[in-house]
Amino acid sequence: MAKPKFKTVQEVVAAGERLPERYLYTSTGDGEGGQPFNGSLQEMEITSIDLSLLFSSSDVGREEVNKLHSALSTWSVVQVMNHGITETLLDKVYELTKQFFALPTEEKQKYAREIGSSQGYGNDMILSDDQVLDWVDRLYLITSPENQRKLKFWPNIPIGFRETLNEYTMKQQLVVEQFFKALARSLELEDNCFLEMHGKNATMETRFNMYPPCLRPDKVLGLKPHSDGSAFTLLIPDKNVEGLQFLKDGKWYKASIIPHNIMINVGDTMEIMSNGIYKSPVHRVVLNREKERISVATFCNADKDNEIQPVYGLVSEARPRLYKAIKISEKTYFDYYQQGRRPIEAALI
Ligand SMILES: O=C(O)CCC(=O)C(=O)O
Ligand SMILES: [Fe+2]
Repeated sequence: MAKPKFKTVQEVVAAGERLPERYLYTSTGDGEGGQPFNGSLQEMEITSIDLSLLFSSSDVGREEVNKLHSALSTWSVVQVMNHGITETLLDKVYELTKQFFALPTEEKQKYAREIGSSQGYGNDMILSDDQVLDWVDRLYLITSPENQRKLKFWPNIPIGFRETLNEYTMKQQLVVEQFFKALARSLELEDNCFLEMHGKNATMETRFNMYPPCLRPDKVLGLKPHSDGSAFTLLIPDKNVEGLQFLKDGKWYKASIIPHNIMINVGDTMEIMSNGIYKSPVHRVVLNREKERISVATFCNADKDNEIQPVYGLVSEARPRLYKAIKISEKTYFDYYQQGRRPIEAALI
């Protein structure tokens, strides 16, 4: 299989060349609120949810479910604690990611993605000549179900990467199942209703992001504004370097980080299934002049053969159906993404 010819951002930096035009936005800010990418922003308080309380039938449990509902209907993102994944494991995933990206180029290129496939190591996918490129290198792997893993893209070095990713995936699966059920509860639906539509062959896809330092954080973005195509996304953000921002009512806010909580944001699939009650937030990543930033995002993506639509219990005369039934394909997602558009537009009635 042919590998795409590309220079990763790390290679651009190592070559010490002038910042290539292809990464530059020509106007500062992006029209949305007219705020420069790296200006000082108000911090959004992301509500912390105790996962271990969500299934308790006590008053405390019901309160936690209400808290989840209110946080997701306003900000579309929460930080989850008591999720059953140890701090040691989370730190290990982060450290191994850092170590992978610190390897020599030749070593990382062994896992380079092939043309037409998103799995593997590489830079931003280039779909058109006028696309402004994201300042991020990434390793993208399908981690679940096991029979969809492509192990040739799973790094052998740093030692322990594969085992740790496997362990992290197993632990995340438990969180994902509970979170789907909690979302259903928060909307007074039967526990399995989202899980069933999401499907038995739903995937978990983990993206390891590395944003190298950038001399023009005012003109270059780590990730352009986008919403995730997933039902929801589990994120380990960098504990030390900020960069993630969310758009709300035309204004950008920087995300507050609580170390060792897992951040979970709603994705397009859940926006459709919940008939627009839980919105998929637009977010972006800005850069730092001196420091690199690492993050690990796991997308919970629906079975590609399943039609996604608003679940029965959330459509009524008072709340008419907002979205058609659609299949969410990777190709449509990236086409829209690179044009700075949201694939969910295609589902609107
Ligand atoms: O790096 C981050 O904090 C966010 C990553 C993200 O939004 C993504 O990978 O879709
Ligand atoms: Fe994202």
